[in-house]
Amino acid sequence: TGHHWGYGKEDGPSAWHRQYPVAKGNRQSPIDIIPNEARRDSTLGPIFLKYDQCRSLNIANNGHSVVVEFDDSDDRSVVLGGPLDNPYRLKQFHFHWGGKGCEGSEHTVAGVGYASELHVVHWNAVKYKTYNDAAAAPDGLAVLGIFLELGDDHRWLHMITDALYTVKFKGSATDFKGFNPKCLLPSSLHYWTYLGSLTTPPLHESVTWIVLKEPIVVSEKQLGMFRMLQFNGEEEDQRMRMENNFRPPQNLKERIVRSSN
Ligand SMILES: COc1ccc(/C(C)=C/C(=O)O)cc1
Ligand SMILES: [Zn+2]
Repeated sequence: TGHHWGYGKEDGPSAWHRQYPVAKGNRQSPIDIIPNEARRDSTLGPIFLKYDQCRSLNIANNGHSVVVEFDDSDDRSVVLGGPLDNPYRLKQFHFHWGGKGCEGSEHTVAGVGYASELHVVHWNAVKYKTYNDAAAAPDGLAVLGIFLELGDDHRWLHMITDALYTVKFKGSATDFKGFNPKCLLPSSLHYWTYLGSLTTPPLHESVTWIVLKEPIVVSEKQLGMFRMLQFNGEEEDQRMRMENNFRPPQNLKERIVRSSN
């Protein structure tokens, strides 16, 4: 129904504000993170990722990215600590990437982008009854951002890329059991944190961002597999390769970025 948002010239990030005026809000994401201007905060403790009991359910193409969803019916897998007042439940993860050889991350560091960015989305089930309620609340979501840089093959990413052919078109989904996202984490959990938003419509200002400083390394071949995905559904005439599905950095406004020790 009606005109949907995308990443093209007419329906891309610069046009989103028409249907989603919060796009010009005071806590929008992503941002450019300037390490020298981040405030080292000794009250910021480490984050803990309790993923050992996580239950992945499926992998899907939602027309904007490829998403792996988890069973969030209990507190089996959560993120806690750091800037968070309580545990947040693991809900899904997805990626953003560029075109061949181009940058595709959403956050940038001192003006420099990475090849891709992984977002691991968690929600505050202590304070909110449902994920949708949490997604619209100022302390509803905690999203872990992990940069992907190009280099050698990532030893475990093939578990995702091997499944991409099954979700080539928008609206496709297949079973995806037994995947634990801890295999996609870098060795250090040092992070920057700030208050921001979803980076896709509805752009709710509901995210406590936790962006890891250390990128993971994936190969151009592996990242290239993501570009086999398509924005369009199987029945649509217009074939559009899924790439450059990232929002550029937004105004920091009156915010500060804090740094873990
Ligand atoms: C309508 O409910 C929504 C909840 C979450 C999201 C996310 C997680 C968006 C994003 O990743 O930027 C979207 C819609
Ligand atoms: Zn994202």
